[in-house]
Amino acid sequence: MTAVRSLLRFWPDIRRKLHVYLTIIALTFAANAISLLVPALMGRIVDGPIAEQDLSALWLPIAAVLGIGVVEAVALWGRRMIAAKVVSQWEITWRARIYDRLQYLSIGVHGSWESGQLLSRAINDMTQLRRFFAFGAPFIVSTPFVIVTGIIVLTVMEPAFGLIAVLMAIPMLAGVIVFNARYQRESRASQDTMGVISTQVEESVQGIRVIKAFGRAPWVTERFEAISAHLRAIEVRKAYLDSWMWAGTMTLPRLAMAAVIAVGSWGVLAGWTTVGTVIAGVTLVMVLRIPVEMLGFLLSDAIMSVTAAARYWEVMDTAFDITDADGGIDDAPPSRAFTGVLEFDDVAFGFPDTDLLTLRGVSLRVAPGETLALVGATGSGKTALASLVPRLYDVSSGAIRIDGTDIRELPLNELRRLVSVSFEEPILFSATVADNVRMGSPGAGEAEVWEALEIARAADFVRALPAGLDTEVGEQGLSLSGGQRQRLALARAVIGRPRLLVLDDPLSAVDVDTEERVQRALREVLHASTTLIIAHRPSTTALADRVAVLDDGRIVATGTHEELLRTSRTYRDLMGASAPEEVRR
Ligand SMILES: Nc1ncnc2c1ncn2[C@@H]1O[C@H](COP(=O)(O)OP(=O)(O)OP(=O)(O)O)[C@@H](O)[C@H]1O
Repeated sequence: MTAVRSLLRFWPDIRRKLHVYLTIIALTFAANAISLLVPALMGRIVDGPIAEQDLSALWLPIAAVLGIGVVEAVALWGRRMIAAKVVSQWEITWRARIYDRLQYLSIGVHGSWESGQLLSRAINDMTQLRRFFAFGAPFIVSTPFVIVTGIIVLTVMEPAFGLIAVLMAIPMLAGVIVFNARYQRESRASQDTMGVISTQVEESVQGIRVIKAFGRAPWVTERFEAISAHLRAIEVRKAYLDSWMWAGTMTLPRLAMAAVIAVGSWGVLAGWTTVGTVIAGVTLVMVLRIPVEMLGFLLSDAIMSVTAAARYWEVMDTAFDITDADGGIDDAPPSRAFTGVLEFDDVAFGFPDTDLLTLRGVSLRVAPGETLALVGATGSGKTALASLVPRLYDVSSGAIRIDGTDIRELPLNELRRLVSVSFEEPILFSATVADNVRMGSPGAGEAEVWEALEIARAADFVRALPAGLDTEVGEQGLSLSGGQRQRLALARAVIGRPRLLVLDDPLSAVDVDTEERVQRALREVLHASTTLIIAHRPSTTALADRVAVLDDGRIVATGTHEELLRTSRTYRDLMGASAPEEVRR
């Protein structure tokens, strides 16, 4: 029942189009129910014009049969025409909602789901729901009425025939209950496994270079075959259940038909019924066979849709854990002026899926316009620390403040306008160079884009691209080198001259000379921006106003590059690792 509730939760959308949807159901019912009249007409023909050999009385019932056929066809045509528009609108609305929700869920939540699961929910499950609401749902609502109407007509025609139909319905109902429980389990397993398959396809497409370079095609193929075999096993079990259900829904109407023929023939001989009534009864059972047989298919389709709906609501019900202070997320909060003091006050942080603390007792103050370089061994928590500033994650304890205000008190979108970020792994979207850079400051003019590209030392290579700023990059466009992509991502971070700049090793893939030129440009042009930069090379840390050394989640030293070279062994060790490069310079 809880499962069915997930389908009923679409009620507010359905209610808005209720008059249209009721028309769809009424047309479905009409198309199916009207054919129940044909057997009664058949009986009349046998007992009337045929028995009385009066052919002139034949044309009326035959015209009626023809009319019934026309009504049936028109109703089915109308149902489809109306359903297509309404239901495809629901599909895109629900898909848009799930997409929208995904944009607002935190990185922690995204991390806890496989991307393929989200993909299959947004695509396959929504398609399943569209098909169900267009076809399955109107039929599943109208079919029981058609069957009950048929049984009533049969009973009116001949009570003994009605009793036969009712007796057949009992095992049918029992079968449905058993089938329903088992099919639900298999359906969930099947749709979840589709999610895993999506993840594997996505991973292998994204990682195709690694797979090829390491000659690991057989390994990924094997992995894919294993999960496909798992899906196959589930689908086979589903098909077995389907087969039993279908065999049942096909056998029972035939049993009913045999019983009606037997009881009817006896009735004709005993004189309590007529040949026409028996023919009408048999024909009616034959007509009723179609909706009864459809029940099996409708039921499995409904269960898959219930599962799809449950998977949809799981995403939609996931709470936003990183929000504005009032629990919502304001898309357009007002902008205020900040001077840009960034302060970490006894910050501790652990990733959501572990009990371990990645950062402990971190206290730092970065003054407006100051550049603080953060250094530390790999895995020491630098990226974690940087992620806390735009609230990709929230601190576990302590606080981060901007101009004295806890960042959790600032509207999320105001904070993210205030803080610009560039990551080591630069992500470009399938769009032009200009649009990729403008993501950092929507509405920025061409001059601002060029200025940002100049700061990131990307202007020269962008000018050399086939269509300059309008060159398509990202997955569907031109391939850029790692260093080029990093510089575009940096341009995206610096456009609009943000008050606070968080740069997570933004130039790890560019040469030392370019890195130094970018660093100088950042200092000159963005002298008012407070900058936190994760760095590995002495060339970067030497240019920073101050350096903080992170060791196993704690700040162990702060000072200028020269001071730390003198006083911090950890710092010397870290820089020593880069010394050969500096010597080469
Ligand atoms: N999503 C996550 N869940 C749990 N632990 C994580 C997660 N991401 C990172 N970690 C762990 O947190 C620790 C700090 O990671 P972080 O990425 O901050 O290190 P880093 O100093 O930036 O390293 P690097 O210089 O290699 O980029 C590491 O031990 C890492 O394995």
